[in-house]
Amino acid sequence: MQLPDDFLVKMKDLLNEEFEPFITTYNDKQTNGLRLNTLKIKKEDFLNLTSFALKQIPWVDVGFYYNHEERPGKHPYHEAGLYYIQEPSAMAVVEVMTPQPGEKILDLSAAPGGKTTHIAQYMKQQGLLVANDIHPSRARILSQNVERMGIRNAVVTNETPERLAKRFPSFFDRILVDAPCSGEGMFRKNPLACDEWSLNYVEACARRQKNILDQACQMLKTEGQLVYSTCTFSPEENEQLINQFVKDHPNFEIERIDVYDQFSSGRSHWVDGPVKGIEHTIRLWPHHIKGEGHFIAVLRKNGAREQHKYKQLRPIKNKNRLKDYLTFAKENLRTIPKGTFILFGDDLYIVPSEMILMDHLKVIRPGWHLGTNKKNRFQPSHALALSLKANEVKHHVNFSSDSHDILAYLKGEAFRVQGENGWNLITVDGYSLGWGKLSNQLMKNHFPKGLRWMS
Ligand SMILES: C[S@@+](CC[C@H](N)C(=O)[O-])C[C@H]1O[C@@H](n2cnc3c(N)ncnc32)[C@H](O)[C@@H]1O
Repeated sequence: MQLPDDFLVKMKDLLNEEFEPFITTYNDKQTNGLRLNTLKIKKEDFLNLTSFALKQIPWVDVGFYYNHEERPGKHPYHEAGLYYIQEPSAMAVVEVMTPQPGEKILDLSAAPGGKTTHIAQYMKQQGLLVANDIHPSRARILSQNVERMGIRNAVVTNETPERLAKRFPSFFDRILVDAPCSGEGMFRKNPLACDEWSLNYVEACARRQKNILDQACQMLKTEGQLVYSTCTFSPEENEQLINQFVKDHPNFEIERIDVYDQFSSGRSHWVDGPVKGIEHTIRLWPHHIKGEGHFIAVLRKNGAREQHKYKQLRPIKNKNRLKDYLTFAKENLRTIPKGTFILFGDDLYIVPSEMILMDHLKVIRPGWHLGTNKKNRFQPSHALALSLKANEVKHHVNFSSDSHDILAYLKGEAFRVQGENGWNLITVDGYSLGWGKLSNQLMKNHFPKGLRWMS
């Protein structure tokens, strides 16, 4: 592959004798990974179920290398959200972060959602996860991935870091800035990134990253954790940026990270006047591990606790507005989901109880979407289907992943089947895929039109 000349000169100068092993990795194929979604399936259950030839990724218990030819992205299990396709090094970030159930966490530059969906697994549906992306179309894809993975406690926004910082001062326990970067670590995976790259682009990315971090740190509670990551090698976007950040914000310190012994230390000799702990940042190098290039820094905010008043959500008070939902839930679900209900137009959501007022923010998904109020009836959402297990509904129809029926369902076809009239959860090998509505043995297909398989 043709790498930019300036990039080669710079990397040779930085890496010296390490340059040869580094550059040789560009002759290898990119690495492919998938991460199991533990919100839906246990590792041992998936390994019993799947026919994919998987190999363990050493730094992620539920992460696996797969063979590209097997195309797991085109399998019904992918539609069922049993896994997320994610580059193996990218999986290290949330392993380092170790989010906890019940926390308030912000993923500030989150699309398409690799790390958001990984954070959600650690949170086990408890607490608040705000997943944001500045680009509208990318924020929509992020929202779809949150839905596919069956996440109940996420709010998806499409905002600038500045506007979020005004709304959420000192609010979050953890913030992830998986920064937009020059992407040098992904040249093997995405050769188009080479065309965009230049020395000036690296400088521009570093300026943007500084701005994002300056906003992010305002939203973090005292004692909170700020994780910064990139998929690029340039010191300007990594050690130098973090070094300057700590100099500018002396209430932040860099924490030591121990996840996997083949990860390398950040390079203190690539910065002027290294701050304490800069060597605790970590680098993932393609000549040391089976994965692409990545950088991770974990920072802790110190100092006195700040007090802020946040405007509270205004949940539905009038139970009459939940009437159709409750009728649906009693008829179709074994336990009725409860929580803080809000209506966005005719769409009913349960919002994580830790969330504050969302007015005047661009919100794509204000919580767990239950469904839509139609005239005197409630239509359950795809998000509800994908977050339910077969034993949580009264009626379900199961097909095996290699059956013709499952393909017909994913293509949007209606089908004949024996069963109970009304809403049925359609499952693949026991895992939810979407809704169907049965009437006189004909199952009307409610798999969303925009997600249907073409052929
Ligand atoms: C490296 S990608 C994030 C990948 C994502 N965290 C994941 O794991 O799937 C960086 C993201 O930053 C977003 N971005 C670009 N400019 C931004 C800005 N000024 N503030 C916040 N996010 C920005 C991009 O839209 C992009 O989706």
